[in-house]
Amino acid sequence: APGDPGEPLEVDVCVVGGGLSGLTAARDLVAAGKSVVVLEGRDRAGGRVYGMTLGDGTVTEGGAEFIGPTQDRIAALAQSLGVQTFPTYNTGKNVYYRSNKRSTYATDGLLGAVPPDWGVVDLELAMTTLSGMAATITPGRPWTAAKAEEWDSQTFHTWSRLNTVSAGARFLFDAFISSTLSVRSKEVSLLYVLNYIASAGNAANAGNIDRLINTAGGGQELRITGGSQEIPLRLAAQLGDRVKLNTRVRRITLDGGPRALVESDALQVSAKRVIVAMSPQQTASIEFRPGLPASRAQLIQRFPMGSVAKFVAVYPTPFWRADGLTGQAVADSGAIDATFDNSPADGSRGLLMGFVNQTNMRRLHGKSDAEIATACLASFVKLFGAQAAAPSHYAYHLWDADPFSGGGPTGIAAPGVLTEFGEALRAPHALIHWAGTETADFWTGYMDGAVRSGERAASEVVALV
Ligand SMILES: Cc1cc2nc3c(=O)[nH]c(=O)nc-3n(C[C@H](O)[C@H](O)[C@H](O)COP(=O)(O)OP(=O)(O)OC[C@H]3O[C@@H](n4cnc5c(N)ncnc54)[C@H](O)[C@@H]3O)c2cc1C
Repeated sequence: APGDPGEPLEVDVCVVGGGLSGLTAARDLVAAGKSVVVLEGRDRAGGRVYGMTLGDGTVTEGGAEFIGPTQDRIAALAQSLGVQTFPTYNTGKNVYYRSNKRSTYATDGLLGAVPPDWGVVDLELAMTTLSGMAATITPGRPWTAAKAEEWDSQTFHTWSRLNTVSAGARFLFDAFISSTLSVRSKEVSLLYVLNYIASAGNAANAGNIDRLINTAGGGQELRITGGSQEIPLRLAAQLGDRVKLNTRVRRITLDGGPRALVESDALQVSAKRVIVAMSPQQTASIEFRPGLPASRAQLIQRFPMGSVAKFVAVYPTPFWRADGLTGQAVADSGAIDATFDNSPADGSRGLLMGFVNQTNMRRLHGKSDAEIATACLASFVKLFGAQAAAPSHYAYHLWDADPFSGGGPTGIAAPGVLTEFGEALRAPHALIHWAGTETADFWTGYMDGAVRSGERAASEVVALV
């Protein structure tokens, strides 16, 4: 039968990866009348968009969660699927924990979401410089900037130390990188960060730092009713049996003829074009025959994922709200680096979410469930008080340990990578095209970027098949 070993399933386009980018590409191609199959290695669609189930049956985001202004493509997709949004809980003060001192601050002042640490003037001046540099970047093509070589020859850490003097500003710059990319600032190229800032917008609105980091007016402004996983799950349901789960792709063979052969654990597909829709790093899990062009083969050795986990605890009520707190915090110590209020829209239960970033994620890996819970709840207690000690349930997801993601939230580039290998991010290779949020022009690293990349990849192949 078609699909059996020896007799491949024949389609116009084979999409590899059933995350938002792959599902979006498939939707557009089906709409254009093409025959499509989506091969997904996991037992669920959605990839880095994942609904974790807590012990009481509550489903909450274990991966991507927030959307915000200028993220028009994810917003349009959500709307087309009948998925609603609601504002992230943002009433009251944020908690700031640094050098063993806990303080709270309002986010509606001049500094917005930036904590009023010593050194904020220093920070604001450097941020202005940074914004000016980011304004010279073409989103998604940072290697074309006039100063690309200079900026891609240093880490963000190097630049931030040269352009600030205070410990407070330096900590806040590191917290900016930690909370957006989940890496240390010494791991990432300045040029990469400038592109990330430039990409936090759309064709009509240039990207900026505030939109990246803010809750009100920024990328964390809205949540998805019922959880973000509703978007990929509904999209996959619309695509029906075109989406094959538990179908990890092992090899893609090009023989110089008009079709590619895609071999997976479950079936083989013969397609006129293939869209590989995942992070560059994840594409290295596939064998390409013959081998990829040198620049692409090198790129995928040089585009690692950040390290990240999310820990969520559930309480009878969102008790921090009664204390006048938003549930948002930034900390310089403890297992959890930052927090958000993850309660459902009606506030019927209190869910507190903690980001376990980079170094902390790696420290937790290999620990027992009890050790992980103890470490994360100790952070919650430090930030929000004793009531946080005894949730009725908790859940977490260690993305680094997830073989289909290898970390998160996105792929990053150290110095030298974007200027030497950046062109290979999107350049099609024979019958193979690349999607995934890392290839997006706007909102790279985000769900919106994933959708944009799927739309772009579909538009590349639609005329060719
Ligand atoms: C903890 C965390 C928090 C985040 N928070 C936010 C947020 O608040 N807002 C936001 O917009 N974004 C957020 N993101 C980022 C967002 O999740 C991603 O940008 C987006 O989901 C990426 O979609 P994608 O399709 O590009 O890749 P993925 O979702 O990674 O999809 C790739 C798919 O390919 C599959 N796959 C991999 N290898 C194979 C193989 N060999 N064969 C077959 N299938 C394979 C994977 O299982 C996966 O389903 C977060 C991510 C994480 C991890």
